[in-house]
Amino acid sequence: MSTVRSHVVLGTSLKMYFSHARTLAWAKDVAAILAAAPAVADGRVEFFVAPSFPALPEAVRILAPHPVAAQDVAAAETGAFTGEVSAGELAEIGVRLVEIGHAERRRLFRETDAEIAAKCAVVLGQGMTPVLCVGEPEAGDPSTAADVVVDQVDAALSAALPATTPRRVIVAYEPHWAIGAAEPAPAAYVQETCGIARERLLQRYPGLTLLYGGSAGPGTLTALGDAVDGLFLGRFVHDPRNLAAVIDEASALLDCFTH
Ligand SMILES: O=C(CO)COP(=O)(O)O
Repeated sequence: MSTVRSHVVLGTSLKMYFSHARTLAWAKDVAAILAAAPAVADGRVEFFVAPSFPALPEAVRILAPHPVAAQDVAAAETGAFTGEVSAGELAEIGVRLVEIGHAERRRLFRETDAEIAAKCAVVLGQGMTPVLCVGEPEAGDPSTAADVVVDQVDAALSAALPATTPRRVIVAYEPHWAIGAAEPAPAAYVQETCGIARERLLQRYPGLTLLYGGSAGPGTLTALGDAVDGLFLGRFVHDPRNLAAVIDEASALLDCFTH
C-alpha cells in the first residue's frame, strides 16, 4: 500500500503497569529519545504519553514540550465526587490530552456512553484534546466493526462537538480483542475498518486524527500504511528502545513521502 502522509501521531498509555520511580525513569529515557529525533523536533512526529495520575505533574515537567495525557477524568466539572479528578485540575497542571472510554474502563468499570460523552464535553470545555478510545468487543467483519466505531464516536462527541467546530479530536481505534494480545489485529482488517469509519466520520469531525491501538509496536505503522494517522501504543514500548524503533519507522515513512 502506498504511504501518503506528512505527519504521524504516536501516543502511549502506561496504564497501571509501572511504579512511580519506573514511570519517571522511563519518562527521562523517552525525553532523551524525543530530543534526538529530527522528525519529532520539526513536528512531523508528535508523541504524547499518559502516565498514572500521581505522575502527571512530574511527567509534564520531564517531557516538556511534548504533551502529556491523563488516562481518565471525572464526568462532572466539580463537587462532591470522592476519588475523582476534574478536567479543570488536569488542565491547571499542564495536561493537554485526556484518554476517554478505554476498553478497560468500558469493560471493567462499566463506563457508559453517557459518561464517556460527559467526559468528552468537560475535556473539550477545558481546551484539552480527548483521546477517545473506541472499538468492537469481539472480532467480526470490518463493516460491522466500522459501524461500532462510528456509533461510539457519535455517542461520545455529537452533543459536545457540533459539526461546525473543527476542533481536534483523537480517536484511538482499539479492537478490544487485540488489546493485551500477542500481536495486533490483522493489518487488512484494520485498514478496511478504518477506511470505512474514517470516510463516515471525517465529514462530521474534520479535525479527526485516527490512531490504531492494540498490541502495536515496531512494524505496525508500516503494515497499516496510510489507513491510520498513527498509533496508540501499550506494552510494546515499555522498553524505550522499542519506542525509539517506532519513531525511526515513522520518520522513515515520512521521509519516503517528503523526498
Ligand atoms: O490498550 C492499549 C493502549 O491503550 C494497547 O495496549 P497493548 O498494546 O498493551 O495491547
